[in-house]
Amino acid sequence: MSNKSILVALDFDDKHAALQLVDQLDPRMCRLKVGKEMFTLFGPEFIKALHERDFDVFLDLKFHDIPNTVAKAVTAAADLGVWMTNVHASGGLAMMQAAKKALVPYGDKAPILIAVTVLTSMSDEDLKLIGINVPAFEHVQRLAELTQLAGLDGVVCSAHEAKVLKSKLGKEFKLCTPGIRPVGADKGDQHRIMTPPQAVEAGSDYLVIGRPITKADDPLAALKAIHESLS
Ligand SMILES: O=C(O)c1cc(=O)[nH]c(=O)n1[C@@H]1O[C@H](COP(=O)(O)O)[C@@H](O)[C@H]1O
Repeated sequence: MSNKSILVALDFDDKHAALQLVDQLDPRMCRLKVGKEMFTLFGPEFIKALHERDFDVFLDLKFHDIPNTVAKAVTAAADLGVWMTNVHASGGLAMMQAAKKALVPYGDKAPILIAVTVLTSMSDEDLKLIGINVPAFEHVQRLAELTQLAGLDGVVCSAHEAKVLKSKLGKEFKLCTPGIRPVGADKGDQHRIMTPPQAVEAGSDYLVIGRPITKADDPLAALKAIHESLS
């Protein structure tokens, strides 16, 4: 696993607090994930501020719309020069294919494109309420297979699903896993967690880690400790 496989989730409502944290981190030791809250508040300018500091950015906006709209949104993300972006696999095969096709003109400058399967906050009961009568684990596999069929680079899933997905879909298909907690870290609202070494052992390619780093007294030390646990 490369040094930059840890994706630090920036979930802040204050740009200055976020940049203060970012300035304590090292772009050779992690990448940054910007989601809906920060992008809605601070927009492309915030992404530029992170790029100016040499960080690769995962723009986590989880697009889910008609194929034409998602293709245009993904094009806009590519124009921002982000390293990775994502869509919801539930948007369907045609939507994912349109998103992938939109990135063809960018060649090797295109962002990595992955799809969210089932959010780690969704239970089997929640799925039933939206008409999905199979266990979450089965639905994740179905959506991951569809994502691969559409030609995307990988999926967001729980580390608990990584082992099966890796063996079914191959080592080139990237698995990006939130819900990661170093030993002793506060679980917060995450339920199904794994430690960084467990997640890597299960087959995760990218570990999304937020509060255990962003809320640490010394964020760089927390990041380094995670790297050490993986070496
Ligand atoms: O897409 C995500 O990043 C995501 C998907 C998911 O199923 N579960 C999940 O927790 N996340 C995100 O992963 C990050 C986890 O942050 P911490 O719980 O603070 O480590 C947050 O930014 C979540 O929004």
